[in-house]
Amino acid sequence: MCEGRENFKVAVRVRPRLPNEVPSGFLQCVEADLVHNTVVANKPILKKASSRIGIDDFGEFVRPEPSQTQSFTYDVVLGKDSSQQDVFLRCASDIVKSVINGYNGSIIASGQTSSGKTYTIAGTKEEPGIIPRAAQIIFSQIGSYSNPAGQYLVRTSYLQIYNEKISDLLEPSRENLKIREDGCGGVFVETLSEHVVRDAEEIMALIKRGTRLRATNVTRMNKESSRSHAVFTIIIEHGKDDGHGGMAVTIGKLRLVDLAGSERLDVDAESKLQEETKNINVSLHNFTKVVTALTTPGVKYIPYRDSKLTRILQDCLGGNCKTTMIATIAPTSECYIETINTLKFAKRAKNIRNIAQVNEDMSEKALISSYQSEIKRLKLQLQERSSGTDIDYIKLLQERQEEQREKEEVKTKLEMQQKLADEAQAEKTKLISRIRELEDKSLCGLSVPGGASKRGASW
Ligand SMILES: Nc1ncnc2c1ncn2[C@@H]1O[C@H](COP(=O)(O)OP(=O)(O)OP(=O)(O)O)[C@@H](O)[C@H]1O
Repeated sequence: MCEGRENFKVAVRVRPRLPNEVPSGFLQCVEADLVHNTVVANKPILKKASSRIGIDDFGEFVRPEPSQTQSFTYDVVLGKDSSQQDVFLRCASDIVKSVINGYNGSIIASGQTSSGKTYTIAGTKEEPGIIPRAAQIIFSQIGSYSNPAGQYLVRTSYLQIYNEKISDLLEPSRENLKIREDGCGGVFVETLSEHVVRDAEEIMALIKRGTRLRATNVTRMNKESSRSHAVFTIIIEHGKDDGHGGMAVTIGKLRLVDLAGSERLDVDAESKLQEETKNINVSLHNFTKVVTALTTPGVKYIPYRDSKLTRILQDCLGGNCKTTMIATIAPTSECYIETINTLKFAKRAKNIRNIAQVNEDMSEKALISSYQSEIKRLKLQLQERSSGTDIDYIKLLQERQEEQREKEEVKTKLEMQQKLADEAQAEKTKLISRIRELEDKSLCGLSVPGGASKRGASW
């Protein structure tokens, strides 16, 4: 069992300015110090008085006084030049390896809209994120299903929580799914589909399929903003010979979570977008409440049940799981208020303590065990069938031989009869021709020795 700080880590990733942000003249209001894992936030000061901080105000900011900077330290800090591979190695790789060994693990990306959560968790085709890298590592480590170290079975599911309703991103007809208690202190999503996968490509195909269904919308900040929380789960079952003719099974569960982004309500936006934003903010508020309760000394009641998101992520937050929360931030002055909120939230989350233990003795819950019993049953059936086929075959062979023998006997008999018939026919033909010959001779008036001819006698 691993206890304490090391099971809940907090990373902050500061994304680079996007092409549309660079020419605007927005000052970069955060600096990432990768050596000391520190982020420094500089409060933007408007040179001229202005009613709002926004895109129209670019170029109006000046550098803040030192008193207006705040510094935050985390377990990991990643900056604008950090590659997707750096992020994977520093935030995810150890967790993925632990999951292969039977632990629960989770990587949760949270932060303001357009700060880089989806980029971090899923990435792009050119710059793959944590999910495709995790898939590669998993399958390269477990090698094949009949690895000498035992057998592995990998299954996945993909859900979204949109407007406080859970839907299955891999079975679109399954909507408004319910969360149920599993009787062991955990929860599960009823009728959520699970898909067995055999390689990283199959995982990517499922991700592609599910992500197409994920709710997105065009917002002020992001032309493809995720409007739902998405949870992609990879379950790794590992079965080994237990030395007593059975199978010892561990089950590791990896949850990769891309939260919807927090944002200020845009009162000019259409009502659907406003409704989505309100729901996102309520659900993120509940997420914050759980983190606050977990990190406030003396608080016993943790309000997991206040939202579907926190109920589903209960294990990851203060439970049996190795978690890394990656708080993503946008670097520009326009986002300063949200950035400070994210940095403070991430600092608080650093105090969460998880206890992680290997999920052993899981053979009853494991699909691999039921597959094993099914394979055993089918093999037995096949054996019975095979021995049944041998008996039938011998019998069939004997019957065939008998039939063949009878056929040959009949054939010989028929040939004999035919021969006799032919001989009789030949004899008959011979007799007929002899009679005709004799009759012809009679008609020609052949004198009968010692008397008158018959014809002559009649004249
Ligand atoms: N580290 C990065 N390097 C390069 N581009 C990035 C980085 N992070 C994010 N981006 C780009 O920034 C834009 C917004 O990122 P992304 O969609 O991941 O944000 P998000 O936090 O998931 O937003 P939302 O909450 O609205 O869904 C995208 O165009 C993405 O490609």
